[in-house]
Amino acid sequence: QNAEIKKSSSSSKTAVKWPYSSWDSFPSVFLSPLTSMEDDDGEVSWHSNRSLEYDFYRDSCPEAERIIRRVVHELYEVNSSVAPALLRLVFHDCFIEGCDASILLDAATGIDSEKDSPPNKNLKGFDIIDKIKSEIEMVCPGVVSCADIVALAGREGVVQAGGPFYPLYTGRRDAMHSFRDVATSELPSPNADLSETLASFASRGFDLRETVSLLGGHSIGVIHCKFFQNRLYNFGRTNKPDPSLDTGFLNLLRSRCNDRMNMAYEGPGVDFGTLYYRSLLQGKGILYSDQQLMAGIDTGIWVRAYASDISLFPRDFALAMMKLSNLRFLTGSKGQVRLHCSKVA
Ligand code: HEM
Ligand SMILES: [Ca+2]
Repeated sequence: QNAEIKKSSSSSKTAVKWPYSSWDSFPSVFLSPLTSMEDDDGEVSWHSNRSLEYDFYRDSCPEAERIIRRVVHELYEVNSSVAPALLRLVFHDCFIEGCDASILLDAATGIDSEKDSPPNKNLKGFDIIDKIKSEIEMVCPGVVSCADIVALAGREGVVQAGGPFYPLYTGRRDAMHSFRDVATSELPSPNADLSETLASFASRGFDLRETVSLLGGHSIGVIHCKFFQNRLYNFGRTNKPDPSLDTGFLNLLRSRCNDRMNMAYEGPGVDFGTLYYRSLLQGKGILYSDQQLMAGIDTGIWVRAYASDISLFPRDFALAMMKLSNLRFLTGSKGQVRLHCSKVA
């Protein structure tokens, strides 16, 4: 049994409203104990069979979660781009060998850094994690893992940007390795078609609905032109633009990119999510892989649902983010707690 949240069973029985603003208001129905994966081969057991806990640092570092919330809040007030940066970090960490801060390690002897993998080239937010870590180290040295900081800071970023709060257990430990080649081959591509994207998420245990909701992460942040340049003039060697692009939007993207400006997603706000799905309905998805959600009947149904029902997306997104943040993790005596997030201790 993987560490996942039973979504359909719990959500159908309770009429819940989202967003919750904190742990206190979160219904206990979602807090069934997490059971982490058993070692099935008894060999490469980088995950342990111990699970995460509610408020793991309650005795060892009771200030930890408050510090994370404060730092993210303070930085967000100065520059709202911290929110998308932190959210994307969670995705890129947890998707590759679990939520183990493998994404944070710098290249070193014996470390093939994931930062050097092409899909991670534009990743941001490492400085934010370092800042949080150093503030926490001043209060309780050597206690709080970088993996927990990534997951919790990502959550705070979502909340700051107007997205839903979701509760997270803690106690993840940090990997001693980084997985550059795995990241290169297994992070999804912006040029992937729908079946490839669905297969990629299915390989991590996400069903179609969860995949559509996770892509709502693209409600915030910036996207560089190079990731959709091929859609503008010569799509699939046709010498024509991507036919799934709305014409007016195509012209907008062309002019922005000619002026060497990048495309911003909708930006933060009360409508976290809704506008992203509405733009897909209008053929205004920026990435090919985003727009592909409209290429399937089933995925299109969820896009429509999220575009029209403003309370459905926050709920589904919160549950999918909980699942992403618990995808796999190291606990117990596996891994370590790093002193600096970019180096093995
Ligand atoms: C098919 C899956 C996905 C693909 C192909 C993909 C690809 C990309 C690409 C190419 C960018 C632009 C990076 C840049 O220009 O610097 C981006 C940005 C971003 N992605 Fe994704 N992504 C995927 C799924 C997700 C998921 C599941 C999340 C989170 C739940 C996410 C969160 C973000 C965020 C927040 C940004 C903006 C980052 C920033 O502005 O700092 N992405 N993604
Ligand atoms: Ca990882």
